Amino acid sequence: MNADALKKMAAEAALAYIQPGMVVGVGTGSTTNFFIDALGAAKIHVDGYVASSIATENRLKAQGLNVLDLNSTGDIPVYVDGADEADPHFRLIKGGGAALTREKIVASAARLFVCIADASKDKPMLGKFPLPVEVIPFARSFVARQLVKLGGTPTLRNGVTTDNGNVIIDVTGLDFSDPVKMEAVINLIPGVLDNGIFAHRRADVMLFGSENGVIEKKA
Ligand SMILES: O=C[C@H](O)[C@H](O)[C@H](O)COP(=O)(O)O
Repeated sequence: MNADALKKMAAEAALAYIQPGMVVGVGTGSTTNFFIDALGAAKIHVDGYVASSIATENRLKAQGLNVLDLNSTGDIPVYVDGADEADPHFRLIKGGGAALTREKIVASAARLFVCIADASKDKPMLGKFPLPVEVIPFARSFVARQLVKLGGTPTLRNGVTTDNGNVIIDVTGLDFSDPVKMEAVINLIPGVLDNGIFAHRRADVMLFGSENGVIEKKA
């Protein structure tokens, strides 16, 4: 099976977590797109959806699904989103699609975070995937120098502006032995809006699409 088939398998399995009357948070990316398409076909009578990006909002609307403002929903029962990497403790790297900040907000507002991915994202340790960091443009060079001091090699993601009007710096070479600490340390650099480590708010459920079917893991 190709990666898309595995992503679709994981995305469709997440429908089991969606009940009528819920508000559902929806992530961003190619795996989440399969989830949105499955939602459109399933026609579950939820109260509405909170989108983690403009792209997701547009795709939900194209499926005729009701998009709500996070400011009007309060906490939400469930959030479904993909990941670039997941470790055995359900900590994640996200932001390959530059949506990490809004994703972390919606994930943090959710009581349950269901992460959907193909099994290639299941890693013994985070850190092979370059870590996305969302940075206010004014602070780009300063933040890059601080990331070097932390042991990283920063690269500006060319031609990308986030939904919040910021830039993305991708960082390789960081020490991921303590992702909780690294998430906090990077976020203390002035000019950093957020980074793609999801360790303080990690996933609660992992659904991996694999050649042997969906592998479900619960924290
Ligand atoms: O910013 C993008 C998100 O964090 C995505 O959830 C992540 O990059 C995974 O994307 P995909 O499902 O396309 O592999």
